[in-house]
Amino acid sequence: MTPLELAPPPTVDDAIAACRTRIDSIDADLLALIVQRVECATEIGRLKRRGGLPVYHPARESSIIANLCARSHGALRDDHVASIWGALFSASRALQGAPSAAFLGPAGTFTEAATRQFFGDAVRTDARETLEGVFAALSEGETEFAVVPIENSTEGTITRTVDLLAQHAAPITGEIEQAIVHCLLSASGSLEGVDCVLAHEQALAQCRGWLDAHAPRLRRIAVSSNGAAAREAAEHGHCAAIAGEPAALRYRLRIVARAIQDDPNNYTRFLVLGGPSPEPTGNDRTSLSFAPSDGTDELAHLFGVLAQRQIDVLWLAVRPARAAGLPYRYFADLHGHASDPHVRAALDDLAPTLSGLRVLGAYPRARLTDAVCRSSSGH
Ligand SMILES: O=C(O)C(=O)C[C@]1(C(=O)O)C=C[C@@H](O)C=C1
Repeated sequence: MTPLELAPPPTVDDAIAACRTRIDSIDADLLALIVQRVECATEIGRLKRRGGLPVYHPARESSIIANLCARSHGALRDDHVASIWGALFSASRALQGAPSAAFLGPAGTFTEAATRQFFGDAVRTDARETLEGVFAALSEGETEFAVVPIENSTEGTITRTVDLLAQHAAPITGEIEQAIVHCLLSASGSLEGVDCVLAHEQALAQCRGWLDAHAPRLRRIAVSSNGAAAREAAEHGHCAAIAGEPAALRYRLRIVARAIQDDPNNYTRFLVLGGPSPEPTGNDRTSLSFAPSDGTDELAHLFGVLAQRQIDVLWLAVRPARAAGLPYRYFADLHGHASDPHVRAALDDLAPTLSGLRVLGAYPRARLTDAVCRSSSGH
């Protein structure tokens, strides 16, 4: 082509292709900005939950749209601005509405089932490998809520949870009770070629009698959770696992024996940590911790005050205080809400005399419903 020859004008197709290339690039920029916007809205959602504020803020949405319409100087129709930003608000609200909850994972643990029971299936679950990891996720603001097991009807208090409650300032805002039906699972559905059984130490203890009677030759190996046990058994055919049916489905294991827990009424209570403090419901629990420096007198005073006000103690745990001069830290759940007048009065009586008194939370009591009893949901 000589310098005098002009390039042919672009065809319509070429011009559209060029505009589309530009749109693709603008969309990529918009997406990056929308992702940033969504992150801000998610953070606002966390703050709202902490402050007990509603997700939907219509006045704020109207003011954003009015500002944008004014700024677009007619380049975009007002109803288009409203519908485009309406879609963004709806995405924000959907994200804010689904709370996030950390639990002792991996997927398939009884704690996950308890989390879904409490928050519903829309919950954004965050599986952590250890209880320490669950507490850390909450205290570092990586999750709004956490669900941890606190006691089992066969094996008693989960002491690691209690120690972590003492270390972290995580507010207790709810509880869940779940019937625990343990199954023995293996890849083949039988114990042929199987030489060991993996489970959380609590599950091994809850099934001790059954294992002694029916599978005494299996080596018992404690792992971090029943979900982890099922995951390992799926990878190693010589291992069986103790876990619930959801874990069997999740890791494609087969059930060798169902309901192998020694107590048919085996259940676990879980705590919900994080979020705003619930209002009194008339059937609540208040969780306290204290570390008496003068053990006998302070304890006598505590029980005297509770008896006088007719407040039942629902649960009591004692752990080493791990502090110089303080041998033990006590944890007690009282029947009633910290803001009920008789509980408030008891706490006011106790505060000056009970060393290190802390209210860990006041929240509605869980009820082990029939539906829950039928479910196969532990750790
Ligand atoms: O500003 C808030 O309160 C938000 O939650 C953010 C946002 C938004 O996406 O801009 C989302 C939902 C509310 O209804 C209002 C606005």
